[in-house]
Amino acid sequence: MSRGAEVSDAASTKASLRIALRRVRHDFLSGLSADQRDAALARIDAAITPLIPGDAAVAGYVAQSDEPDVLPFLASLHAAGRRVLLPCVRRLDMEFSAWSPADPLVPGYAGIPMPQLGGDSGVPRFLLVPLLGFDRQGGRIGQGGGFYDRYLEHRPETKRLGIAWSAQEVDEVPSDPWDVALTAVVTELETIEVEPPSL
Ligand SMILES: Nc1nc2c(c(=O)[nH]1)N(C=O)[C@@H](CNc1ccc(C(=O)N[C@@H](CCC(=O)O)C(=O)O)cc1)CN2
Ligand SMILES: Nc1ncnc2c1ncn2[C@@H]1O[C@H](COP(=O)(O)OP(=O)(O)OP(=O)(O)O)[C@@H](O)[C@H]1O
Repeated sequence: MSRGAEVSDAASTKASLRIALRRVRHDFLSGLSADQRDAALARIDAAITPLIPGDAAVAGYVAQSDEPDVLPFLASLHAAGRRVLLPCVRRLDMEFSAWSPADPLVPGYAGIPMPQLGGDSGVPRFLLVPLLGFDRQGGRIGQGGGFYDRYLEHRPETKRLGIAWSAQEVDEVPSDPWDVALTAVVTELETIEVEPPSL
């Protein structure tokens, strides 16, 4: 099979997988009471902490839809003196801007709140990555914009921590040549540390 055919197969499989995973994620979250959801989020926060040692900058995201909401955790990091960054999307480019809980957020790409353009930007050492699906090899499927893969292509020093509900696990995410693997995946049940490939 030609490379082109493989890539377009992955693209159509990814599109149907996204639809299925949005439903799975929604059903998982609807099945939790408010207390259960808060407890699950607290477990995710606690599991992230040992993965972001030191004082280097941590980037997160403003949750959309049924994604785990890491903003309170990011606010607590900021309160502890840590530099916190959030995605700022313009056209096809995603950058990360410094964020403090006192800063206003403005509607950005797909209506997701983001820091105002023109703020202080930086490259995070640790990146909390939202996702629709993950596998135990570090495979990730996102919303299909390619923002994270394009961003990470030139930033091998950034640790990539996928943040997900356990229900979002699949056996094997269909992979495209540009996909950048996660360093670890954190869910409310476990942390999956992905072995770096041995060279
Ligand atoms: N919270 C969050 N922020 C993020 C991302 C993300 O996946 N989640 N991104 C990741 O690249 C970037 C923005 N890219 C995006 C690409 C597509 C859609 C999108 O199509 N969203 C659907 C929502 C469907 C749903 O309800 O689940 C939409 O708006 O119709 C959103 C963001 C940067 N910020
Ligand atoms: N490094 C890259 N260089 C050029 N184009 C890229 C790169 N990474 C991704 N793309 C483009 O982005 C599109 C979407 O990629 P993909 O389906 O892997 O998105 P995703 O990882 O699910 O989305 P996101 O990262 O926004 O959550 C692809 O069709 C591809 O053309």
